[in-house]
Amino acid sequence: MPNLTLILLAAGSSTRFELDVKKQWLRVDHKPLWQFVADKCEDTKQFDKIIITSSKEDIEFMKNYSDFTFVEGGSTRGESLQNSLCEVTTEYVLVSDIARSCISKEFLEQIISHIGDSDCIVPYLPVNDTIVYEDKTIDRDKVKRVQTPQLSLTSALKNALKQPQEFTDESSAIVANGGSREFILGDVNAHKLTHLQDLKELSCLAAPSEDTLSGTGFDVHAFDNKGNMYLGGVKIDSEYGFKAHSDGDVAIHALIDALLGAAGMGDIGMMFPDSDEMYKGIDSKELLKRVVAKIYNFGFVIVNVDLTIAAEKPKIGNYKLAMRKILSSILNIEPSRVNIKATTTEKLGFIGRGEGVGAIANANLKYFDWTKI
Ligand SMILES: Nc1ccn([C@@H]2O[C@H](COP(=O)(O)O)[C@@H](O)[C@H]2O)c(=O)n1
Ligand SMILES: C[C@@]1(CO)OP(=O)(O)OP(=O)(O)OC[C@H]1O
Repeated sequence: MPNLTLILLAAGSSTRFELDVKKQWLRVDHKPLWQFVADKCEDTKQFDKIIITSSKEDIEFMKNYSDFTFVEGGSTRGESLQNSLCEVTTEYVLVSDIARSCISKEFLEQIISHIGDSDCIVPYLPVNDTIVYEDKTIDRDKVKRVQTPQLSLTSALKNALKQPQEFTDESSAIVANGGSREFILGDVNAHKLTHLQDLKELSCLAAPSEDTLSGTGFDVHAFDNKGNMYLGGVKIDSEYGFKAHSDGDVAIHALIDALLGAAGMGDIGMMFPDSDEMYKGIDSKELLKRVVAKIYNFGFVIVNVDLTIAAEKPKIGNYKLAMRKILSSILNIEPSRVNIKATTTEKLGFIGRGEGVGAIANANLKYFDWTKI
């Protein structure tokens, strides 16, 4: 096996992808796209190490899926690459973009077979269209559409990236720094997923699983004889509030845990520690908005939620419709998909003694189905 590390760049913010979901979180059956690509590369057994470069927020979630080496990316592709190269100790490094999701094992092996032939091995595709550059038609036989993965001598690439200018691929940096480059014929399946319509070019991707993912949340808060009471995102007419770090909306907290549970994203305290001054007195609707944004970014859609509030007081019957409206608006689903229930505990336990309120929630998610765009 060659002395080789793979870097998969996945720190992009998908700005050109025009959807709530980040493209690296589109599902292929059950797998996020980044894991589908990384697992395929791992199966070639060609790499001493596989490094995935992503945003800090994504990495925390990615670690739930696999134990690849994750490196926090930078604000540009070049910065992300430099951050990753700090973890590379092998003589050679293969750099690819997660967005080139249909690269085949054979293509990877073909590139690797040229290891050592030059400072950088660069796949390219010829051009079949007429090329006009600054209003002048140029010789298209001299034009190359450069692809990744590119195989570099690690030392040559590290030195090349010390140059001040930004490069869009490794070989351009290496050649600008006096290094050598060998072009080899590329592969149409190395097409890069940039815009929505590119999905049609990526025939290797299976549709997302149609499974429903379910989660449950539970929370309790004691009454506090000061402050306002909020439940289900609605201000309740009451002479007391809840003992809490935030506004104490126990119903929303249970709902957040149900959503995070369904998505496999941990729990509310992991996202919003009650030791963090940033969340002191915070409106729990704001916490819910942040969770919903993550849910959609990570490739889920919300099917429905069901909430039960257990309380001797206050009676919430008159607030249910308002709760349903505000929560459905934040969740971005129809009000009919948000069910609110209430119950007493027949004077039993702490709830029955009027010491506080409990809430339990269920949430159902599905994967965003990109095949139906
Ligand atoms: N044994 C526990 C209990 C709680 N946590 C974390 O704290 C967060 C807040 O818990 P509350 O009981 O105040 O709702 C919770 O979301 C957990 O993240 C814990 O780690 N261990
Ligand atoms: C909501 C958060 C915000 O810090 O704090 P609390 O308002 O105390 O609510 P709790 O459910 O006890 O803990 C979850 C925390 O995330």
